[in-house]
Amino acid sequence: MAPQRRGAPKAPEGSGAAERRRPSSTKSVRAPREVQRKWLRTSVLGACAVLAGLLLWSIMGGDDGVTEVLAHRGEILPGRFIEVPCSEDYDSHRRFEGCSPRKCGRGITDTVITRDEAQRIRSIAEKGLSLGGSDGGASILDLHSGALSVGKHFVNLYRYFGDKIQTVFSEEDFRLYRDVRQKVQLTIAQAFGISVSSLYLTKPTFFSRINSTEARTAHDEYWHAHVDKVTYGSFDYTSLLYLSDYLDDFGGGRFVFMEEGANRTVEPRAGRVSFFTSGSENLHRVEKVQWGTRYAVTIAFTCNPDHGIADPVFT
Ligand SMILES: O=C(O)CCC(=O)C(=O)O
Ligand SMILES: [Fe+2]
Repeated sequence: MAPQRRGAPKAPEGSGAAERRRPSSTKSVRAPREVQRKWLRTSVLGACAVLAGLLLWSIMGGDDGVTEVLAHRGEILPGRFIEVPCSEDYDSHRRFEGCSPRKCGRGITDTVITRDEAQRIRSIAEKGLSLGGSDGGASILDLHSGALSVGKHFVNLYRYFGDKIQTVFSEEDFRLYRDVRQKVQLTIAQAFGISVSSLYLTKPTFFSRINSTEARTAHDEYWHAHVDKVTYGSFDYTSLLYLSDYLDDFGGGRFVFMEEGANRTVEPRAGRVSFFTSGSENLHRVEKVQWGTRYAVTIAFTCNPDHGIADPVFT
């Protein structure tokens, strides 16, 4: 009937009102369902893409920028060496040709020190550090100088305990330390193409024990980015022997080489030796330990015989 048709106002094409007014048309029912399905599919795919992106971002190190793992906790590396251009840091120090870095870089090996040796070295650290320990999260024990963290300070272990120290450490402990030092020294010399006899052990050389307790003094703040040659002066080659396992014994606490646009991490693993030239080509930091206890020993070498020290001895 014409008057009725005339009386019905025409809704604009595609509007909700128009859709609602076409219930009897099968074509018009199918169209919004298809649109809905398409939207659903697009939304699910979109959500998946966002999730995958987030996952990738967190794996790559989140807001730290791109992170590459140089040494995974699970792999056993016979040796990995990455050469990097030397910084100019060595120019402001006396040069010792055939030793002072001309070739710079970083290396990691899991086959120079055995897990058993790492375990035995760790028990030296445990014994010594059980005599003291920092109130904050980072304690050190320096077998050479005798420095031991106690509370908010350091004591000289040898002076404090006198002869009793012989009931704590054994001759075997010091022998083991020396053997490990020698093997690490040889590894560094080979990697950098220098003579093993041109390297001298230098100070400080120390065990570290880190947990997640809040820092109490600046000495507990181990996580700051630094350059060893600046921090310690005499270092030319730094080595770290890890004595516990990332994610088994502690969380956080990965070692990070910091570079523009990319961070490179070393995941600690008992027996893993990480070594590198000590200048600013190897700016680094340690992530905060989130749980558990992380043990390591820092053993460094200098090319300057005047800065050399003897191995710690049992007296
Ligand atoms: O324990 C580590 O992984 C690094 C320690 C360190 O950077 C240092 O002793 O200078
Ligand atoms: Fe360092």
